[in-house]
Amino acid sequence: MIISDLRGASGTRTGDGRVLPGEGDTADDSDRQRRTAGPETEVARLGIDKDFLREFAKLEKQVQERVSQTLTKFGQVSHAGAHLEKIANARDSRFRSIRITDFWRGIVLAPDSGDSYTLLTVLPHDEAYAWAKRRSASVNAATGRIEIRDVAAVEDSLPGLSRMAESSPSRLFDHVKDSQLRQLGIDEQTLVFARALTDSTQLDAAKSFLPGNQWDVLFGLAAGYTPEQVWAELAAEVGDTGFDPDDLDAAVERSSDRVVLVDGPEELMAVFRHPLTMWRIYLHPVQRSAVEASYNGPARVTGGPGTGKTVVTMHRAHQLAVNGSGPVLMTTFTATLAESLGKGVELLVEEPEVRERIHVHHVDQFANRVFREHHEQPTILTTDEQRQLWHSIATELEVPFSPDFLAEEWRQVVLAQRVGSAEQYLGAKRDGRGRGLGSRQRAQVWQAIWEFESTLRNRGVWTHETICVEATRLLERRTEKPYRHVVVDEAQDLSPVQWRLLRAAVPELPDDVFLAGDTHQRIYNNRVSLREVGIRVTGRSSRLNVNYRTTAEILAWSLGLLRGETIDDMDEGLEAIAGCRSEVRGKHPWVRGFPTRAAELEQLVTTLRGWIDTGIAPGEIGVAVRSNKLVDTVVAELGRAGIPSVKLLGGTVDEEDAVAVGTMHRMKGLEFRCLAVAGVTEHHVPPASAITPVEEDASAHRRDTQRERCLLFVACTRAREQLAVSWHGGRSPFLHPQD
Ligand SMILES: Nc1ncnc2c1ncn2[C@@H]1O[C@H](COP(=O)(O)OP(=O)(O)OP(=O)(O)O)[C@@H](O)[C@H]1O
Repeated sequence: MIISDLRGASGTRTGDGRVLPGEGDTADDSDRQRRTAGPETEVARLGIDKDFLREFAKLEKQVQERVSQTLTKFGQVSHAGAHLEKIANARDSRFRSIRITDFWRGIVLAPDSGDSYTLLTVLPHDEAYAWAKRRSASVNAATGRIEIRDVAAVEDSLPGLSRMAESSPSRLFDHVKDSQLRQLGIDEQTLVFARALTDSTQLDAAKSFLPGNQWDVLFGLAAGYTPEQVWAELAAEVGDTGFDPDDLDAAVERSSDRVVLVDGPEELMAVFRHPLTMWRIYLHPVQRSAVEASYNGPARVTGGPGTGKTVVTMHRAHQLAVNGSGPVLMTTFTATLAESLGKGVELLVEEPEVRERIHVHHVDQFANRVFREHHEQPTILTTDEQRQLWHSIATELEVPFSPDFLAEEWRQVVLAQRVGSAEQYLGAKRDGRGRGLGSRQRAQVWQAIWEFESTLRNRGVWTHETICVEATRLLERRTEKPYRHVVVDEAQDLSPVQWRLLRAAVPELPDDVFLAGDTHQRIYNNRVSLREVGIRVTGRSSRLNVNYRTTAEILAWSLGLLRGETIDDMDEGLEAIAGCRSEVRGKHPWVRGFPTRAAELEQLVTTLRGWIDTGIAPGEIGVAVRSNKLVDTVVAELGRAGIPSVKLLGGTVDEEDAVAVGTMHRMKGLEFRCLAVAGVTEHHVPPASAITPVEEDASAHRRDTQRERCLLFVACTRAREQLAVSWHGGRSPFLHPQD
């Protein structure tokens, strides 16, 4: 997708332009009031610009409260426009100011006629007036949507660009005709500007001041898309043409891409309570089509980090639950991730009867539930107990294989392919297992595995895998499946055994399985071929490319960590991450080594203090490290420095006032405004204990190394605005030598 800001109307309750009811009014009352209202009783309709919502989240609590109060009051009064002040020398005569406090002012777009008002920004008094003097609003000729531009910035930069262009042999848009640009909604001022550009970095720099929709069109053309391709995307979004450039009221109505229209004080408060959860209100067109499509079988969404896969799964579950054809299981790999999915679903789904149709469980929890319907509470062997059992079996049988090798062979070959006999094992595929086994060795391994499974049975004990296998058997016997749909997030980390369980949980019908994942973020050892577990997604896959979380700088640096890795796509092909991009610019990651651990920790404290001093709340900061031991060290160090911190132990963190410190594994599914990834040190990232020695098994060595590299990638892509990466002594081999 090349046009990021043309987010389709979400069809949400906010986009229908209903009036803002007064206190005690019902929406019906106020609808009636509006229809019958003469000029005396006119009630305002309020929109809030999405860019402002991001700013709102950063305002001090007191100012936030005043903004909410002012707007609630504003929406309730008759003649709301009269409560706005004209701005002397405003570039756009339709800009007005509204008093928030003595010091703060809001800038409101107030059309010449009609009663709809859009809050564009809230700033300290002088800055607010300066803001209004630079900008103007217009209606995009192609999309009919509202756009704001910093006219002064366009005018300031044009002479310099024109001078540079004179000595350049070619211009950025030589290949596109004026008429084509106009057809794509480029207006006269932007056209002159575009004609002066000679390279795409100039266009990048103009993102902050050109009208958003027009910048997207230029970005698409500069990226090599033809005008027809750009138009195809635009037209898909527009649906209608022939817009009146002066009808701002109608333009606001069409602009669910940038204006949230609120329905009443409660909705206003809800928007302000979750100002950053824009994903609740609108989706990127590619996200939306994945959510709304009807699939004739299993379907999948892929995409790099922060591209909204989780957001899509939540909307998809909502959509399926609204359709009402049966209960929806929403699931993922770990308890922490399931908990945050549950919270997201709570936030998204307001109708209680729809909410009840969505059950959020992590996959082992679901297996347990099914298991418990037929069995007593199981005794589950810990990882250590399993290792000991493998060890004693290997010793007793005198087989020359390590406990880890045997355990992995059991999981990845025997359980994954449902191997039930020595004969089947002799013929089983062992792709990706590295070390080859002759038939004599296979017989030895099978004997050990048989011994392991018999011991579990005889002792009446279980592992998570055997519970899953048993639950699958129980589900496969049932003609009535417990769910009609299953929606899976972080699909890349589920094992074949878990996939079979989910397959058995729903009947094979349209829209049965929907999964989202990114194999570049696989951080456990599980690999799967979806088709081998009965989930065929071919022809029903879509890919998300726009990253909403991370700045372009952090994303580019993090993608560099994976350069050269070939990674599967879970469907017997390879996954490419090229195309994943962020359109938000920011600081380059700060990457530095230190001679000692003490020096690195001292700098970590300084970095965190620096962030906090610039107004970033401790709860918006995270520290990721590779080991639990280092988590303890960091927490102790922060304690000594007087920086409040909390350990991530599983579950999401709700602590607003403490820096979250956790292992890289625990970072999955979370995001932080500022993130420090510390201890990215040789022999620690990756730790020797996590990597099979190359001489023992070259293929396992490669796989383990890739998994560890992906883990560092996952950690770094949790940062939204700033990323600091550090090490002491030698740097991790995963870092670029130039860092
Ligand atoms: N349409 C959207 N509009 C605004 N923000 C969005 C949109 N979609 C996603 N986001 C935001 O982008 C961030 C990342 O979204 P999400 O966690 O769904 O991505 P993801 O692809 O699942 O990430 P990862 O694979 O890295 O875990 C979140 O903060 C989310 O709110």
